[in-house]
Amino acid sequence: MHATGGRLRDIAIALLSRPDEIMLEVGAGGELLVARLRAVLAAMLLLLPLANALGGGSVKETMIGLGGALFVNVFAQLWLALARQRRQFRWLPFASAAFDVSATTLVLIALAMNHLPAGLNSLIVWCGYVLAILLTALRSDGRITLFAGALAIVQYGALALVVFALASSPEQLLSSDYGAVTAGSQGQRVLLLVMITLITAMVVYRMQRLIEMSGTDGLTRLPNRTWLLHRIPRLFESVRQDGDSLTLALIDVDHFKRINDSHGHHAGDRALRHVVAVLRELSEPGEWLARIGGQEFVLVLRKPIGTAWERVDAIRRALGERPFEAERGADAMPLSFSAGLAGFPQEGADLSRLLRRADNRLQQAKLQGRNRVIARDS
Ligand SMILES: Nc1nc2c(ncn2[C@@H]2O[C@H](COP(=O)(O)OP(=O)(O)OP(=O)(O)O)[C@@H](O)[C@H]2O)c(=O)[nH]1
Repeated sequence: MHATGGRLRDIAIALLSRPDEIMLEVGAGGELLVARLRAVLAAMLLLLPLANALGGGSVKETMIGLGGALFVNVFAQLWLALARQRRQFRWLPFASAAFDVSATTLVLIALAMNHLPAGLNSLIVWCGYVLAILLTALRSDGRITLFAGALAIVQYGALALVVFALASSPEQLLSSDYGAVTAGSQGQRVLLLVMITLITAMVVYRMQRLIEMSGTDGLTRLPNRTWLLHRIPRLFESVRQDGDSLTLALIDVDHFKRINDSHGHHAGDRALRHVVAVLRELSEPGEWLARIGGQEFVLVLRKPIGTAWERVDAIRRALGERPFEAERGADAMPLSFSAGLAGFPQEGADLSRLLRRADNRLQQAKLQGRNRVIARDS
């Protein structure tokens, strides 16, 4: 019971927190997808007043329908244009989700003004809330789902209270087309909105965990290459804006195959974890460490290449002083790594160029006898 409470609290915290960079990137793609879908659906709405006119509907109804459809189309194009500016506006997913929910409420209000029971019992229009909440799952941000759900519940609850207050007699809440509006059925609808919000929030939570897993290396729990690929462009941008320098160190454990060959793969795995523990312990806050291949790691330091060389070389020496015990009782074996460094922006303006430069220097370090850090071409 206690464990379940703790788990639920963790889920709530995860859903209410600002997602990390990768999740925000994925969410921005979802926002664009929702905006495109909204634009298509809005264009289809224009057909409804046409169908109404062809079906013999009144001119007034057709004009109201046309006005509503044009209004929705203008906003749908606006949200689409903003969503194309990927992550320029932090408020965009909240604003567009609020629009989707409020557009549903506005249509229900328009229906209620014409015929009170229609405002609360139109199932088709009420489903607009369900769609608005479900679509927030594509934004991969629990805060947006909870916000949209809460907004739908508040707006629909307020509309129901106003309709009940306006009905001077129970007969006014009876309709041959829409059935009877009762407090019980309205309570059920609010409860359904709560349930749909919670289910959508759980979908977002699971998606976030899957995205997180896809960016994490299973053996060392370090971020992996995918994570680095997604995160580093923003770091480059901020370094460029601040006029700073950054150094990428490509680190490769020396003679790693020998550990596997002489002590087995399992000992090799533990050796990797040992190296990572040392790297983690000695890296400073703000430095990024990722595992990008078998025994290859990237350390990103927000420092010029000279200072970065001193730091990486100090880590290399520290690793040499902490030998690894391959088997219980066996002699501890020294581990070492070689590293090649490359500086941003001088030596490469993107990750692949920096990695190529750092890899050339890493190969030089290997050729020169390993257990060394190289920051310049010889
Ligand atoms: N145990 C274990 N071994 C791995 C893992 N990933 C890669 N390897 C092994 O690491 C070894 C790397 O060998 P090589 O590329 O020849 O490199 P090396 O022996 O470190 O030699 P140098 O890099 O030249 O110093 C291979 O035997 C891979 O099978 C892993 O996750 N666990």
